[in-house]
Amino acid sequence: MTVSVMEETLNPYQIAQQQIDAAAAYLNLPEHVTQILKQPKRVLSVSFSVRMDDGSIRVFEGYRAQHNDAIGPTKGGIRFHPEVTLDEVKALSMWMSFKCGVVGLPYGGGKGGVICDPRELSKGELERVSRAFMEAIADFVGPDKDIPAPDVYTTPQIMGWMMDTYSRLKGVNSPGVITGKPLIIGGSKGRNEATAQGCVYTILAALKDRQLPVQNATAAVQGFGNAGRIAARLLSEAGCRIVAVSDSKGGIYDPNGLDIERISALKDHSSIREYGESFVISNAALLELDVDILVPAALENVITAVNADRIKAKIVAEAANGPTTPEADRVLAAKGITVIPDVLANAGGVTVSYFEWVQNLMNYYWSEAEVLGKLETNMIQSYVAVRDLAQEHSTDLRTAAYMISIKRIAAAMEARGWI
Ligand SMILES: NC(=O)C1=CN([C@@H]2O[C@H](COP(=O)(O)OP(=O)(O)OC[C@H]3O[C@@H](n4cnc5c(N)ncnc54)[C@H](OP(=O)(O)O)[C@@H]3O)[C@@H](O)[C@H]2O)C=CC1
Ligand SMILES: O=C(O)CCC(=O)C(=O)O
Repeated sequence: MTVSVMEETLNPYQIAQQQIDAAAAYLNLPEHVTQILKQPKRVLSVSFSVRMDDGSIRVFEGYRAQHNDAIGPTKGGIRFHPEVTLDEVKALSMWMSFKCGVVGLPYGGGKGGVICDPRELSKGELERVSRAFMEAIADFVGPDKDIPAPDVYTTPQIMGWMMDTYSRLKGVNSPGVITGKPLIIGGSKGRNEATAQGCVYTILAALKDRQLPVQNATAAVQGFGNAGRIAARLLSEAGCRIVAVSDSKGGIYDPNGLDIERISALKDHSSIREYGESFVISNAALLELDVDILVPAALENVITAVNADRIKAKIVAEAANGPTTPEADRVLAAKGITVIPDVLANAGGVTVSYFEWVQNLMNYYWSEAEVLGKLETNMIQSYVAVRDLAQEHSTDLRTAAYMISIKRIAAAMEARGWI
């Protein structure tokens, strides 16, 4: 298939709008409904100052976008990354709405970001940035309003600092304001693994649908953080052969299979590339490996019109948000590649965040088995609903997932009298 590279946009906000149009075309919706969905309802842009360890003052910029709150409060992570942009945060908030919709959570979508590189901050500086950002957005978020969570380069510890800042400002302990917290202050068992675990549930279901055996199925995983590292471990435990993994500095590849436990230990103490010079591979080459399963688990726009034709995986499971552009989606579909879209594949994270929030509101906590049992049921039911709708309309899984969510959000907007 020939695709004009010149025409392809890599702006995530425009991409999210294109995806809405693609699904809306099947739904016969009034124009004003898509118009509402194609932009966030509210966006907050903040700047705040932080004293650095050397005594200087640095000014940071951050955003929080709330896409749609017809179904319930908005929900979604906070990203700390040097390349955060307002359009990226807006797109991520839109994807959160469709994610919550497809797995049936009583939330709309939200997302936040701070332009910073936490890898260059000391622990003290990171804490001051985290607390200052929460202070700047405190009136915009809340347990019944907008509930943040972790995303790229944010951690349970950061969620803990943010929850503490919010609670101090409001004068009441408010664990429900944020999820992904450390267990001791109201985190949920299973939240740390939830994104990867949910993704693996959908991969196992897709392998079954494609009549591919799990044992020895080959997998390449891009990104070795919360989503990628745990997905590699869980896939390996399920019997798959992980042949390649990577982080921001590059990857390693062994067609005979990698020792994920050893790589994890290397990552904690030095670098995954210490696995061996001869195994080193670039992030770009990892994506093009001839594997059964490819898991992009890092950032957006890694599968584009430029490389889509060279993707050889049978299943692409989007643990990351927005790794595949619409042009690339068309190429992958034409090649018969199953793309499990981000809004479904990585919805395990927000699903267990929802469980965490419910536990916080009840002040009653569940066992890990209970959390994972509910997660598996929800992920599989959602996967089946998306797959069946895609088959019914002869479309791809992303469009079907959006159709399910858009219908739910439109019904909520109608029930509230907004449309
Ligand atoms: N955490 C969650 O609950 C959820 C996360 N997601 C999505 O999953 C993706 C990853 O998030 P998460 O795992 O939480 O983030 P983490 O911060 O835990 O990990 C990010 C990983 O991506 C790597 N990375 C960064 N830049 C690049 C790059 N250019 N090429 C290759 N790898 C890179 C990082 O490398 P290094 O280690 O070298 O820094 C790190 O290993 C994001 O798209 C996020 O939105 C989706 C749903 C929920
Ligand atoms: O856990 C959450 O609330 C949201 C996680 C997230 O940011 C995402 O799913 O992209």
